[in-house]
Amino acid sequence: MHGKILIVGLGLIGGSLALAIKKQHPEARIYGYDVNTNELTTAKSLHVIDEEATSLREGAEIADVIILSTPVLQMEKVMKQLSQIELKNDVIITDTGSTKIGIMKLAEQLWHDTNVTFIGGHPMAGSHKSGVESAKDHLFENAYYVLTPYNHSLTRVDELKQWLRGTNAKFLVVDTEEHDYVTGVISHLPHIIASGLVNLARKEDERNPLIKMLAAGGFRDITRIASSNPQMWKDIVFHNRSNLLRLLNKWTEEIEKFQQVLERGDDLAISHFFADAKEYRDSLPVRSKGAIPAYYDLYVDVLDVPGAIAKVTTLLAEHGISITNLHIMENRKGLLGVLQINFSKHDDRSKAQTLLTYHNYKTYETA
Ligand SMILES: NC(=O)C1=CN([C@@H]2O[C@H](COP(=O)(O)OP(=O)(O)OC[C@H]3O[C@@H](n4cnc5c(N)ncnc54)[C@H](O)[C@@H]3O)[C@@H](O)[C@H]2O)C=CC1
Ligand SMILES: O=C(O)C(=O)Cc1ccc(O)cc1
Repeated sequence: MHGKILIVGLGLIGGSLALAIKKQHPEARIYGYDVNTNELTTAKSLHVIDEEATSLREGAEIADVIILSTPVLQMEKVMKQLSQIELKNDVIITDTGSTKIGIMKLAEQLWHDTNVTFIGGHPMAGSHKSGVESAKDHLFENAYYVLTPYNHSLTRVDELKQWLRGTNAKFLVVDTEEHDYVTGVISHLPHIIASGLVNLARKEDERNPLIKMLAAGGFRDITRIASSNPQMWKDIVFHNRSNLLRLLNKWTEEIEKFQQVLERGDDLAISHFFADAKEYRDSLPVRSKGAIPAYYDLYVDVLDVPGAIAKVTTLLAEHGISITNLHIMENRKGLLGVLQINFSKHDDRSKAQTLLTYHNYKTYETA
């Protein structure tokens, strides 16, 4: 498709969308604007965008599609600025914000009864990393991509989907209220709980340095998302405050109920607590991405000798298998160490396991 796309906010999400659009529509021209000029220069030098816009106005005036991918409170500021700019007659504006009610209300106020089409969006995949250096064209592959159009913008939804086809995401039209409640349950509340757990460990650590030494394995797994961008999450919880207050009440009830059964020493109720959670968690789809995407781990025994880890990573690189992270779990001199390798795709982990087993490495899917 021919046209000019402006991405406002060239971080992880804006950069990944730019790459996915360019892959599918090489003839499109991608412009970027970011208040952080370093991010913009990096985006240009990494060929994530074709052109840098020196101001929002410069990029917005000529754009056929405008994609807003700043933190959500900044999004409102940018939308108000855009409403003061003369945009193209048939422009489509969309956003990538993790919350939808506030953004859609403002869009309605600014652009109802105008020629501007606003379609809310939320690609429900990402990472705890931020910034354009972490952008990937396949970030949203197989993930749900929620769209929240108004009735009057429904006619342009297909056009927007065509522009976003290179994401290979699964588009889903959802009501804004429902979106914010559901993402509150499965994404925003878990981020608060993960950060709460880490803050608890941090306080305990002041009294007991063993905490930090031993906080590995499961603790790292369930708190990965606490390493996300604090500014972005401040904005998200602020926007979804009323749902989160309701959900925090429910969470407190859940924990208090557990506290009571523990106080009573009710072993049957304690077993039920864990069994109910296991049953539901085991029933969740494993192959599709949700708001908190899966990372696939492979554990590999390596000898604790110089060059042993490089041998494994070189082997994977030679076979075009991408890894997202590495972690050495145990490192005792002269003994086997366990290397934890993180993959973003299930398929990459399977290929790595086959390859490494062929080369006589012992591998495990769980630690
Ligand atoms: N990180 C994630 O996993 C996901 C994030 N989102 C949403 O996407 C949006 C972007 O998130 P990320 O890309 O992760 O953030 P990021 O921090 O990587 O990038 C945001 C960019 O916006 C720029 N920016 C801030 N204020 C601006 C303004 N007024 N004008 C122009 N640029 C401005 C920043 O300089 C930064 O480069 C957020 O609204 C977030 O809620 C949605 C899905 C997943
Ligand atoms: O780090 C993770 O796994 C995330 O939780 C990514 C994420 C962040 C914000 C969203 O709105 C959707 C997905």
